[in-house]
Amino acid sequence: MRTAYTADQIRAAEHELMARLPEGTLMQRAASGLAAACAAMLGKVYGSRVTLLVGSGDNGGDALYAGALLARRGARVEAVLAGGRTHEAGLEAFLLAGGRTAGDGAAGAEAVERADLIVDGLVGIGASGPLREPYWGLARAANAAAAPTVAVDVPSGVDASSGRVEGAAVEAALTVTMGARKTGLLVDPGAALAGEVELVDIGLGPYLPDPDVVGLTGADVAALLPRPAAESDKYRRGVVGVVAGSDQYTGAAVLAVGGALLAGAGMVRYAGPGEPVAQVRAHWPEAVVTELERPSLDGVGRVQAWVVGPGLGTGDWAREMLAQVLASDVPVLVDADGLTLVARERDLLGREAPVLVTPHAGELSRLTGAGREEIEADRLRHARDAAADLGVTVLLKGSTTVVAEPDRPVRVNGTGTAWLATGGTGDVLSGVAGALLAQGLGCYDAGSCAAYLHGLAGRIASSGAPLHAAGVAAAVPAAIRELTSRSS
Ligand SMILES: NC(=O)C1=CN([C@@H]2O[C@H](COP(=O)(O)OP(=O)(O)OC[C@H]3O[C@@H](n4cnc5c(N)ncnc54)[C@H](OP(=O)(O)O)[C@@H]3O)[C@@H](O)[C@H]2O)[C@@H](O)CC1
Ligand SMILES: Nc1ncnc2c1ncn2[C@@H]1O[C@H](COP(=O)(O)OP(=O)(O)O)[C@@H](O)[C@H]1O
Ligand SMILES: [K+]
Repeated sequence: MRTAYTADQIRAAEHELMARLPEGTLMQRAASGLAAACAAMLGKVYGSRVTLLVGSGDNGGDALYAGALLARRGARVEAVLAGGRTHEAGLEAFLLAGGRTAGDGAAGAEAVERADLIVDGLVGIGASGPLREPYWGLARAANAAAAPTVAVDVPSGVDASSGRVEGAAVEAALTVTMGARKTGLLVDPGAALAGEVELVDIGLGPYLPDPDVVGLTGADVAALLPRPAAESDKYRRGVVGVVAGSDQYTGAAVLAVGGALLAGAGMVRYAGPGEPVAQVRAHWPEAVVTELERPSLDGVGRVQAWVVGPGLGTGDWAREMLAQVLASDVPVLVDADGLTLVARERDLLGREAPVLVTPHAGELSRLTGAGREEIEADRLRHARDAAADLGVTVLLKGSTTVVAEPDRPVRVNGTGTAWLATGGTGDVLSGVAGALLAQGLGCYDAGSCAAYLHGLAGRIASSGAPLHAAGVAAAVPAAIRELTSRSS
């Protein structure tokens, strides 16, 4: 399990640890980890040009001490002092080791341009608000330079506690983060700007509280995934019911059923009108299909979980099907058109059995009234608030998928690829998560494991080229195989 923390949590832990150690110990640990990471990235340290962007706080102090270590190994290190003040002891050590300073104007920009490696020590967990000048300009100069940037603790301009970016931010090839991962390194847009993340152990572990967010690893998902046992049969493995698709949108039904079948459901029951029924039968002979003359679940058979909503439409038929599904006593996943209906009629969610909703930012906006862009900029907060308000588990889709449930750390997933941003992949996700619910996982585990598997399947289906939604469903078994073979 990857854990991450807010700036306040880190600061509190640092205080406790610092009180037990001689002054400066933590920064020395941080700087030596940072210098080692820079050296590894440079390959040959001697004679290389390193430019430090140094802000007024301890983030700049880390950069200066690391710069001193690199200078002692023969690097030509220049520091652009961007703050109104500079970490005094760090600067002294840096100058003593042979480092030089460059002004923050044109000379600083030139130092950035000629560097082999740039170290971003402008701001870390002490930042507030958008970067101010001259930091803003230096961040942009670093992004325009040919050399890669190593960010100290977090890329400057990324909010350490949320991943939010207001204005300019450093685009790092590597972020060397001190003591523990910061939440903003796991959540987009921050995650996308952090590059690789390397954690330097400064001894903070025993002082850290429960994490703010967590990310499942492949081994975690492999351990959570249900597997058939010798005594299994199709009913005991879990039956998923899918209520999706309409005469107008038949593909959603095919994709959701496919996701459910290929994620290991014992059986999939599909119920819908004539057109999607014909399509589901043609694509998935293994599904048990009921053609409906009227919106009713009578005679469809028992299931252990329902998936409702993709391509369902928002008219009377759809509303009646949704109401009947939600009136059942098993877990229900509500997606797409189902969410539009719930946004109109919140009372539909009032039920005892668990509910997992899987909106993208636009659908969450309909549910909560918050703006779509505002949600995308701060997805953690909006997913958390929605989970608390609605009393359900919220899986918010997008470049980072986040799963929020009241009173638990948010789970974040970054296994996906931007190639997944194509029509129908969300329908596949709903089927995958439905299969995991039917196999007995709770909404929190089902949602986060489904997001992981779906992202990995997307990568397998894509391998750097366009994918289509049916290909993502087809790659789900390969994703499961990859996980389980890695962990056995
Ligand atoms: N403590 C320790 O032992 C350890 C600490 N560690 C390291 O310390 C880092 C935290 O250091 P920190 O607390 O000094 O804050 P930090 O992020 O450097 O800068 C804050 C200053 O920046 C400024 N500023 C703020 N916002 C701004 C903006 N938008 N645009 C422009 N300027 C802005 C503002 O200064 P002002 O402008 O008011 O002069 C503010 O005071 C942490 O991330 C880690 O790297 C590790 O080495 C582990 C051991
Ligand atoms: N930029 C991106 N990077 C990674 N995954 C993405 C990105 N954009 C979308 N996705 C994923 O693709 C899927 C899209 O789902 P959704 O928006 O419901 O599409 P549809 O309704 O067409 O099925 C989600 O799983 C989402 O997390
Ligand atoms: K930084």
